[in-house]
Amino acid sequence: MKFSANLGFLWSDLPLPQAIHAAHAAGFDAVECHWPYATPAADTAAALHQTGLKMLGLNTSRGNPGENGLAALPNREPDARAAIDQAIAYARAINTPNIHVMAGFATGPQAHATYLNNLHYACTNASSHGITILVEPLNRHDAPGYFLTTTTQAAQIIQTLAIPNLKLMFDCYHTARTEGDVTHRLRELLPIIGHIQIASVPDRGTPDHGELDHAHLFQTLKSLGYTAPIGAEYKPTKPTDETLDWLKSLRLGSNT
Ligand SMILES: O=C(O)[C@H](O)C(=O)CO
Ligand SMILES: [Mg+2]
Repeated sequence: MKFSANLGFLWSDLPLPQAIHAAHAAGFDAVECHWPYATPAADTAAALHQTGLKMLGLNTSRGNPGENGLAALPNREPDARAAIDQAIAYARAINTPNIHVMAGFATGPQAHATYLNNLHYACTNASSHGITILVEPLNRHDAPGYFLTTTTQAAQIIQTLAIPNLKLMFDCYHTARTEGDVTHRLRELLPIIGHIQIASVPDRGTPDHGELDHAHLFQTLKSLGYTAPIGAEYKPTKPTDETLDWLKSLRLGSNT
């Protein structure tokens, strides 16, 4: 399997360019991040160039303090679209193929309609740059009140919009905490999946313990012919370099 270091959590104590170098030194195949905007895109691009790593994805801005994205917030279209424009510009500058458009805290039919309109805007503006828009359901324990909560809801939205560059970010951690049935859902949703992320369940630690059997998960992905890097999006409880036994044992050729 190939793995992408999510620099929103891994080496998050380092400036982004240094975190990219750290991920490279640790043997990751790619990187991804959450919100890179405080770092000039040229600095991020230089680190990617020096290491040869690709930044697979980034997120739209969360908005004001206390917000968690803007795309489903009625009456906030100008802010949501500015965040989308900002993400596309940054992604273009560092050659990133995926943007996770964050929905925000909202509920109800007006939020649903707003979300669809903003996703349509994002997909239209991203497509000519070869960028895919991702939607990611977040679990109700970590993000209570978030608009997008299940893969079922996300799949319905993707089906309704039917735009080729709109895909699902399948975060196994969130899915396990909200819906369960992870490998079954992966099989079913594979055609609309744009990226996969992992962490242990329920503590969101390294992907080598807890309720989710990662050996079985990797075996399933292998059998499905999934070869893209999987996002390691876990929360290190000590310096990231000291949390990589899971990666080293996989690299030594254990059962994946
Ligand atoms: O928290 C997550 O799982 C995300 O992938 C994210 O992008 C930030 O909320
Ligand atoms: Mg995630």
